Amino acid sequence: MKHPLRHALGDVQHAILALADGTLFHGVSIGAAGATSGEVVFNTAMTGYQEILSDPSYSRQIVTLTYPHIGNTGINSEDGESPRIHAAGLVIKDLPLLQSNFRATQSLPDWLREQEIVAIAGIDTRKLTRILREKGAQNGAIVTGDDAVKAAEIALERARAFPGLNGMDLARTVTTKEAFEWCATEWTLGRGFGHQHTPRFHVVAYDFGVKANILRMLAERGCKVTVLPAEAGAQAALALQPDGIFLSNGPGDPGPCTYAIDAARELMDEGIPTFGICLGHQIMALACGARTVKMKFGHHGANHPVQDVLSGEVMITSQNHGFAVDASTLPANCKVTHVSLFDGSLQGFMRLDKPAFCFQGHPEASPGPHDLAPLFDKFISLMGERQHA
Ligand SMILES: NC(=O)CC[C@H](N)C(=O)O
Repeated sequence: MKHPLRHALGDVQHAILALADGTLFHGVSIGAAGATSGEVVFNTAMTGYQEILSDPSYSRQIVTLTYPHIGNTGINSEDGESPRIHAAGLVIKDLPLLQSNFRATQSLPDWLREQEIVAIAGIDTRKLTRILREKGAQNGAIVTGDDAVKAAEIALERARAFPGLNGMDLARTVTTKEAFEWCATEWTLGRGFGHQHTPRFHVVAYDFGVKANILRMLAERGCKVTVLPAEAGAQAALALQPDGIFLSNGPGDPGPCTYAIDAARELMDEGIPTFGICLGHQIMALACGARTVKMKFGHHGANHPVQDVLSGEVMITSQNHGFAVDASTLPANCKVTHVSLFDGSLQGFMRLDKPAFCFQGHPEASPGPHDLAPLFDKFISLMGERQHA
C-alpha cells in the first residue's frame, strides 16, 4: 500500500528512519536520496525550521520537529543562521502542499535536495519524541529507497555504527577557515538588514559554529566584530586589542575543545570582558575548572522557562543543547545566575573576579522569544565600563 503522502506528493521515494534501539519508522523522502546518520533529537519550537536547520550547532544531529506542519512558509534568503544546512537530517510529520510567504524564494523540499540533506515526512513524530524523551536521545539513520526491507537493514546498520556525540570535537569542523569582519545589524521589515557604520566597540568572536543573529545583535549594539577560527588561540585575539571576547555556540562535545578552553582561560585572566553562549558557556565553564555532562535528551525548543536567580524573574527562552555544565563543580569564583525551571539544570553563571558571564540558552533567539536579549546589553555595559576605567 502506498503511504498517504505519496499520493499528495506524486512520485516520491519511500524512506525509513531507524533508531539504534531497533525502532523503525516508515515514511516518504522529502529531501535528497541517500542515507544519513546522527544523534536524533527533538525540537519543540513551533516556528523557525529554516533557522534550526541552518544552525551549525545541529551538525551530526538528525532533528525531528514536534510541531506537525513544517514547510508552510518555505525558505527565504534572509533567515539562514549560516549559509547552509548543518543538521544531518530532518524528520517531520506533515509537509504542506503549498508554501505561502511573501519572502519565500524556495520550497523546503527543494532546499533540502539542493543541499543534499536526507529528510523524512509522514511518520508519527509524537511517538518518536516519546521514545527519545523516555530512553534519551539516541543514534539513528534515515535511508531512502523503495526496497523497504533493504532500506531498513541499511538504516539499522548505520544507526548502530554512528559513534555518538560524546567526545566529538565538531567546533573545528564547522568554524570559518579565515578570520572575517562582521558589521550587518538586525533585520527589520521594509529595510532588511542594516550596517554598523560607527562602531564603539571591537569584539573578537571565536567561531565554534556561530549563529548569524548573534553577530547581528552585537553589531546592532555598536560593535564591529572580528570573527576568528575556532583554533586561533588567545594571542590572535590579543593582537587585535579587543574591547570584548565572545565565545560562540557550536556543535558537539565541549570537552575535547581544549584549544578553545585554553584561549578562554587566558583571555578571562587578562580581564577582557567575555560573553559565552551555549557551547561558549560550556567552554567558559571548563576554562574556570568546572565539568560538563551529557544530558538525557537535552533542551531543544523555544519555550523553556529559565529563572534569573538574582532577580527572581522568569523568562521564556530558546534552547538547543545536549551537554550541560554540572553546577556543583563550579569553583568559588563563579556565581550561578540562571537555572532551568524544567529540570533545574544550570543556565548561566558569572565570574565574581573577572568581567565574564555566560548563558546556556539562546538570547539571540532565531528562532524563539527575545526575553534574554538584555544579556547583549550587559556585555556592552561591561565593555563600556572597561573603556572608561
Ligand atoms: N547550541 C550549542 O551551542 C550547543 C552546545 C553543545 N554542542 C551541546 O549540545 O550542548
